Amino acid sequence: MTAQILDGKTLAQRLKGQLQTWLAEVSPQVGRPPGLAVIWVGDNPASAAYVGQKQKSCAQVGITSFGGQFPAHTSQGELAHLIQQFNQDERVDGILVQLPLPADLDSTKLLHTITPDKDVDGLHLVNLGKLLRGEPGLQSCTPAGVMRLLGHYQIPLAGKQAVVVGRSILVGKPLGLLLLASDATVTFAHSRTPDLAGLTRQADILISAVGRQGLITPQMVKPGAVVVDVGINRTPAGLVGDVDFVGVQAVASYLTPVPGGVGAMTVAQLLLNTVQSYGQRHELVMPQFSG
Ligand SMILES: NC(=O)C1=CN([C@@H]2O[C@H](COP(=O)(O)OP(=O)(O)OC[C@H]3O[C@@H](n4cnc5c(N)ncnc54)[C@H](OP(=O)(O)O)[C@@H]3O)[C@@H](O)[C@H]2O)C=CC1
Ligand SMILES: Nc1nc(=O)c2c([nH]1)NC[C@@H]1CN(c3ccc(C(=O)N[C@@H](CCC(=O)O)C(=O)O)cc3)C=[N+]21
Repeated sequence: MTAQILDGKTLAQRLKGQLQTWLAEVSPQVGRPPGLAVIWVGDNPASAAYVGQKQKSCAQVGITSFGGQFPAHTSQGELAHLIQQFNQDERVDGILVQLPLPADLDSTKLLHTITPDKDVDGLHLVNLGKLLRGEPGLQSCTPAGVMRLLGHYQIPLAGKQAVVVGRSILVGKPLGLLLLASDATVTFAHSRTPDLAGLTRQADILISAVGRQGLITPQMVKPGAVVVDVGINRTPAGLVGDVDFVGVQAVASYLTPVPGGVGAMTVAQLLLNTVQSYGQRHELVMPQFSG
């Protein structure tokens, strides 16, 4: 068996095309384009690729970028003040704080300074609570992007065994909740899980969101499973995921590549979340952006 590639790059490009077309029509009527503020503190390399992709994509679809890079020594108070300014700024529909922040900053406290209706990363308690309840709200871009990709390929989830490796508040936990909401039976695995391979071999849907190259080997994958690689690892040869791509491709039924899989969907979902927030602010009737 050779797994079919879940092509996040193409789907993301199509979504962006739909956003661009819609915004070209709507922005002149509203009198302004949507705005997205990204706050990047320090120079964490994990953030560099994302910030670059995001700015390029915003320009492409007609979303104005705000914010920028701030020195690592920026204080908690200065950042809170900046967020409050963006909260009040009529031109800004989305605010994203790049994680991780330098260790001396309290990231949870800062995230809660963002007004929930501009929280396009879905990390404010209000949006996390809505996710837990199954109510509509802004959802974390990577988990929402993964669900959109699986939905596009009509991958059945109800009644399936899903194993999510990784339990971060940004990716693993919300993705597990979304899979659960789609009626999968969800197990979370993490650094303290004994016999990871024994667990992952039971998964019909296997998600790896860890950040460790080569973590998921072919022996850990059930034949015919759907494998989603969220990991981003920088190597001399370029970006790679957590999954042994070539090996697992011979075992799985569907597989996401890195790059060109989940990362591309994350960026597209961020733009969608920003446009959703813009649409709600102006009470616009939103089309279904299906890609
Ligand atoms: N493609 C995309 O769009 C995105 C990609 N990423 C990438 O995804 C990866 C995960 O990101 P994020 O969730 O923020 O990372 P975190 O570092 O916050 O979380 C990593 C998780 O992996 C678990 N873990 C670590 N080592 C092992 C192991 N040996 N076996 C099983 N579980 C393990 C940790 O367990 P424990 O909780 O016990 O410590 C933790 O839950 C990173 O590579 C990141 O760069 C992130 C966001 C978006
Ligand atoms: N508050 C916050 N929210 C995040 O969602 C967040 C974050 N902080 N911190 C860093 C991680 C990492 N992340 C990526 C998203 C897209 C790509 C991406 O576009 N990847 C492309 C390739 C990029 C390239 O080639 O350089 C791809 O996989 O195809 C990468 C990484 C979001 N993160």
